[in-house]
Amino acid sequence: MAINVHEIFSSVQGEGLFSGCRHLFLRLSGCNLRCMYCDTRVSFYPPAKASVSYPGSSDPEMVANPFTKEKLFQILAAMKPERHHSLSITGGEPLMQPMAVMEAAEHWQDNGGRVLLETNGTLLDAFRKVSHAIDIVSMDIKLPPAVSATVWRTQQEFLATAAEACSSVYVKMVITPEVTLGLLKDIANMVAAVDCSIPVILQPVTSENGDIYWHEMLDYYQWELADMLTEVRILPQLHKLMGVR
Ligand SMILES: Nc1nc2[nH]cc(C(=O)O)c2c(=O)[nH]1
Ligand code: SF4
Ligand SMILES: [Mg+2]
Repeated sequence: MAINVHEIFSSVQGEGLFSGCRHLFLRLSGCNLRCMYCDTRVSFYPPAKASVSYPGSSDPEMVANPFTKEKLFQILAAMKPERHHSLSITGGEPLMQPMAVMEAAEHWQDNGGRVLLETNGTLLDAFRKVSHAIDIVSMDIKLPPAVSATVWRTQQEFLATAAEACSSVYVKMVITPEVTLGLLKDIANMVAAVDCSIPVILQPVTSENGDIYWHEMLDYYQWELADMLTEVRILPQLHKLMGVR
């Protein structure tokens, strides 16, 4: 089986409910969307060689794509699952390569680790193939024009499937200047129809140099959404503030 990897590195989780925990990031290549604010466009296509950074070593190992399953397993085993809160499988959109997600996740769990999937929640059939090996789902809800409103129906079903199959599920939304209260309420209603206790994280878009876009209405949006959802958090991207990967 061919696995296209963009990079593997250990860092502080900078997004979502587990911000601040040490995660091993497995960034797979490929994405089915093209969001305007995407900060990982480089992961759309596989590089000839992926960089693999071992904690404590300043020199990344450059590994040719595609990876074999055996090579990936060898790297994961060397990364010390016991020292990480989770393996974060990200992208791009990791579910573009469901078999790669499944192999990595099962292997990490067999070694005693937890697995977090960062996903845009649009590839439901692929998710069904791997959900048994995922502990935590972090689902991004994209706004039009990145996705049309019909995609939200798929995302709602995705969320319901994840809530049933996985021990923890949360939703993230990147807050750009275009975001309105009407749009956020539509999304809050969509999430609440699955389960109003699913945490929703409003993530102000943060530039690589750590500049945070503080939407002037963000505080009010959180107040309003509390009418529909029990847990709405505002969290900027911690890794960018810290200046780490
Ligand atoms: N530190 C750190 N945390 C992250 N959480 C989600 C990330 C992503 O790119 O999906 C990411 C990332 O790229 N770096
Ligand atoms: S889904 Fe994620 S990786 Fe894909 S284009 Fe959107 S932000 Fe970028
Ligand atoms: Mg990122």
